Amino acid sequence: MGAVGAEELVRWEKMEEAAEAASAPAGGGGKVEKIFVSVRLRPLSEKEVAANDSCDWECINDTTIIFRNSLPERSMIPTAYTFDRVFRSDCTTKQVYEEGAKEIALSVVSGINSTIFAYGQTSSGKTYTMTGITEYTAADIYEYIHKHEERAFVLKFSAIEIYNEAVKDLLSTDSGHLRLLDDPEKGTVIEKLTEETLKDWNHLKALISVCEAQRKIGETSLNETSSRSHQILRLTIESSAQEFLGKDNSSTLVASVNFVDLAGSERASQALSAGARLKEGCHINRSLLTLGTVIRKLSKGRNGHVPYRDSKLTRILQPSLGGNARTAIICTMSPAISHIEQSKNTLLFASCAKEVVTSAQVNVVMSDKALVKHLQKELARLETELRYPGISPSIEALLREKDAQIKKMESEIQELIQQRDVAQLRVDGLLQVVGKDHSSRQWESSQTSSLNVPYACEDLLSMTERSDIADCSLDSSSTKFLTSRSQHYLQTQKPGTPSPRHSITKFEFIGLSGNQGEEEIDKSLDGDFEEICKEVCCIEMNEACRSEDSNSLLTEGSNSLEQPATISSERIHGHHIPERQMDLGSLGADPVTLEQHLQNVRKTLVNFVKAYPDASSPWSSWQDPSFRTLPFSRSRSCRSILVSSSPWLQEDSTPPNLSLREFPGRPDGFQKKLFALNHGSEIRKLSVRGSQNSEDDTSFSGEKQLNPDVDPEIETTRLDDYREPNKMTQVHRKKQLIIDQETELNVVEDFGAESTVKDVGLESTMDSLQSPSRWPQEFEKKQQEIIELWHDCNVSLVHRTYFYMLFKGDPTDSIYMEVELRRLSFLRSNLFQGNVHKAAALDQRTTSSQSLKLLRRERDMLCRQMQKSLSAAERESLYIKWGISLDSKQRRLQLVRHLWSKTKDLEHVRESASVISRVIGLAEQGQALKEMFGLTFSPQESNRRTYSWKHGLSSRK
Ligand SMILES: Nc1ncnc2c1ncn2[C@@H]1O[C@H](COP(=O)(O)OP(=O)(O)OP(=O)(O)O)[C@@H](O)[C@H]1O
Repeated sequence: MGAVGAEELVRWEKMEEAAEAASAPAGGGGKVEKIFVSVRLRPLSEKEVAANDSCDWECINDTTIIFRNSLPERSMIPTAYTFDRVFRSDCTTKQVYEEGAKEIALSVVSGINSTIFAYGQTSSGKTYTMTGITEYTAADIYEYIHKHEERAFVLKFSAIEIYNEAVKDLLSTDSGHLRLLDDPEKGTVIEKLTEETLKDWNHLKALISVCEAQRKIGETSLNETSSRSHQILRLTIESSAQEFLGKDNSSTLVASVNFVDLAGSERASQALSAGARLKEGCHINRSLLTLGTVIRKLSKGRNGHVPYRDSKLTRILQPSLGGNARTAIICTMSPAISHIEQSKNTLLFASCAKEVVTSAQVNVVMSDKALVKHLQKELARLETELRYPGISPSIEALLREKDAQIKKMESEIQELIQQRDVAQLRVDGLLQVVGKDHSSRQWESSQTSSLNVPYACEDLLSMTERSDIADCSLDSSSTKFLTSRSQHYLQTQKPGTPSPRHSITKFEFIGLSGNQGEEEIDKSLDGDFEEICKEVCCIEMNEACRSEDSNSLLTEGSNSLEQPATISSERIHGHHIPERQMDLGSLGADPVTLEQHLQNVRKTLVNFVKAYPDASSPWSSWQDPSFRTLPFSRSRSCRSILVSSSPWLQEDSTPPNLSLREFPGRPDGFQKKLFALNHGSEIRKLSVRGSQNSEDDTSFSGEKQLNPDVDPEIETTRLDDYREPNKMTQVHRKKQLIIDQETELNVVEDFGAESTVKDVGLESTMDSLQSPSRWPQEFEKKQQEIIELWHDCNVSLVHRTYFYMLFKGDPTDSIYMEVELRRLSFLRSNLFQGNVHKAAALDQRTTSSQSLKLLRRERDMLCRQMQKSLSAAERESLYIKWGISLDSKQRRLQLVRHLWSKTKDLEHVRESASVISRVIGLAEQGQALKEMFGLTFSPQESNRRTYSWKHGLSSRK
């Protein structure tokens, strides 16, 4: 027995630290290594020497042993055998231990199982070797324990022998045999095996002595004290850090070292065994044969069946044979030539054994809590490995981050697509409404005559207005412009109104446009519109000088006082011909040139109209990428109802609008907006009277019906007329007569309104304006229709609320209600009733299911907002009012689901709108007006992302 060196102890410490760091429970990946195989050659025994046996084996170095046959006939080729270590006959057991077993044996203190075998023929020195190895190991273990007081160790000892294929407990006096059991976790266990907890080294020595005494020993011819059984001494070591003892997070290293002293193989003839010895020898040889088979199979890899269960020896030693243990085999052999065959067999066994691989691992027993924690951690690690095989944790974290970013971007893309689709859907619906108008524009523009040039410009204004009608997102400047135009014309219609300087200015502008070459005129429509807008801006700016101009005009045009007071197209023409001629003259344009200019202007106008449907409509503008990039200056709901159809309504592309926005005295409210809309008729009136060609057939027929005395000649009036004073005077008189009649009959305005309304397909709305007595019934009817359409089309609840709160029956609401009605009808007929082809043609992606999904999402958001907006008491009050049990789950969601669910019940609708307006903080109609329909004229934020959730909701229809 010897002490462990300092160097070894350091290595043990490192091993232990590694074991603790690994903290890997059994079953994890272990250290894979081959069985350490050494050969020990004993000296010739006295008997062998006496028998004059020769020693033909020679250890030529520490790893190779060769057989030199001393017999002449066999001395041809020496056979060499190489192993991990070979020990000459003069080597001490201590040396064998140190170099052939110690490292492996002492792995046990690091929580690693180990096994030391002694294999060899009978009387080769197995017991001699293993007795020493066991003592040295035990001594070193106790030495280690003594040096590691920071850890608490518990040593247990057990011992068995396998005699005649029966397992016997060497620490028990009971002579009964022990059963082998299969444990799913531990493998083969020996039932009722005595396991003594060692008190100290002396205790172990005493127990070992008991085992020696208990072991079956028999005398053979080869060995007086031949071991007739396989003996396995097991020393189990449990160790824990002192500081964690008894704590939840403590862990314990548990491992065993087995000292296996096999019975020696023997030839019956050599051992001269008979009777009991012969029987023992048979069992010994059989079990050793199985061991050899197992080793041989294992040495060839783990393919196929390994017959561990063929013997109790291999069954018990299974973990040590290619399992969770470090294993060393010391093959002992007699140098005597008389045992040459047995010695070769031993070396053959050793050769196979050195190829066997084991996978030893640190065995840690954890406390329950520590185990749970560890398993959770391990589970997470395994899940990650499954998800990202072969990816390091840092890359994994990066991937997660990227995944999150991708999800976020996908969500944003989805939202944008939805917004786009909804907007397109609404535009298309409105297109149905205004399509007729655009068609008529095409026609009338193509028919615009030279004399009608000023009125063609008026037509443009009217078109702008219709765009305005069709688009609540029209900014304030446009509205102001239209309104001011309307007001201006109204003023100029009054008797004694100063000369319409604006018309002249406008005419000058048209003339200037006409000076442009054909190519310039046919340039992009945006350019034309910009020029027009500049002209409009010029008009507006001239407003400031109107009084001054008026004075001068009053003086200059005293003749005007002699003309009929009402400003009509003919009056304008007639009255201002000299002035216009003067203006044109100042441009150096003779009548022929002017005619050419006017033709050019007509082309411009035709081109403009061509930009509208059918071939390329405002819809196409919408689809233009540059158009799509334009920021919406109004709420999304506003877009849902009314969509811009005129390129010059785009703020980004129409600087004049910005100028117009600065114009003083602009209208700043919804009523003024409607005023402009309603009095678009005034603009149209001028257009109609001045440019019959600019009206569609229906309009004309209407005028003709209203004015049966209209001279058809008016329709053929051309600039040439002005070159013929007599004819011009005649025409003028006739037209003036008509104007007078119109004034007297007060039908001009009605007609204008009617024509405008017809253009946008809103005849019925104007009926309501002109027939207030019928409007209340009409309103209720439309309101009911809209409510049901909202329901059918899964329209946003917030949108419904805004709309409901905004339009309460004022006659001016009729236009908006008509637009909403038609839009929803279109939605339902084309997208919600299976018009797949239409939807596909429009690249519409909003389906009924999608709108339902959006509606559900809106309800969820309302739910959340309700939590924020309403106090608990308010919510309770609502639950009671809406018949929702205060004990029920998801009360808020229940409430939101109730909202707007009964389309026929107007009281329900009113209360639904009331609840939602409270939830979203809609204080008054004005706010709804501003936020929902974008009719506020205050500067709008351009950043769409600044919209609150309310705006977002309102867009989801
Ligand atoms: N290396 C050695 N040096 C000196 N004597 C030895 C050596 N090896 C064995 N012996 C002696 O050889 C004899 C047989 O040894 P041992 O009993 O250990 O053999 P064995 O292999 O265990 O035999 P068996 O299988 O029959 O039990 C013993 O008397 C022992 O003292």
